[in-house]
Amino acid sequence: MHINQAERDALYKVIYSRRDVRKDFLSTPINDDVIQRILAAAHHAPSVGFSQPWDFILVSKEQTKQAIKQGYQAASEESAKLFADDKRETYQSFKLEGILEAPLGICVTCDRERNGPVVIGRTIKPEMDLYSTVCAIQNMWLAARAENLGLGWVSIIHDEVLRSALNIPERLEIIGYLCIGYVSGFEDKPELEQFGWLERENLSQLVHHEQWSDKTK
Ligand SMILES: Cc1cc2c(cc1C)N(C[C@H](O)[C@H](O)[C@H](O)COP(=O)(O)O)c1[nH]c(=O)[nH]c(=O)c1N2
Repeated sequence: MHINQAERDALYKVIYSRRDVRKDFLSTPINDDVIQRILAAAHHAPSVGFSQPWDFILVSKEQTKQAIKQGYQAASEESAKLFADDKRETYQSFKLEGILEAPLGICVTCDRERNGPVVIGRTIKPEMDLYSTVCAIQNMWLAARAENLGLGWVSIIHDEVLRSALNIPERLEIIGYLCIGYVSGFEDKPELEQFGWLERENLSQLVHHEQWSDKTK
């Protein structure tokens, strides 16, 4: 199947306008068919040996979200202590989750034993199943953007909090908790870039030809 120019433009538009979204969520419900489309996009991600190690836990109950939010708050306070004094206040001013505001949460897990124990492509690097699950999340992130849904990844939560709130068995690895919903708008740039936390690296510094070379010199 040939991809024409308009389709190519649309793909790049989605890639460049995708944002990590934690604010400006609207309470507008997400129709089931839209949720199914973004989940199907995730499910069509590449996976090592076609192992498809992912599961998706959909969270919409207020009580469950509250438990997760409490876990976030505790973890965020713990994280704040790790920053140097001058950066701590800035860190604390950031809004790093949209757990309660987003109508839908999705926890993505990885079953490290699915289609195992010997999976093509995972024999030498066992972590490939984790990377496969991240590919699924990226597909969902892009599909969500194409549906004009904001998606934010919240990783400032201890696994035990999600395990207990969502009844996740010990054998599953927790890969990410995502907040999803329609939003009033998308920022042009990452917020951390806008706020001067970090700049986008210069791509040419990261591209090496034939061999890795230390470009920081
Ligand atoms: C694995 C992983 C985990 C997290 C993130 C991303 C990824 C890939 N990001 C979002 C991150 O800050 C964001 O992607 C970058 O700042 C770039 O911004 P855009 O995604 O381009 O808007 C993120 N953001 C946040 O506010 N709280 C969080 O806990 C996390 N965790």
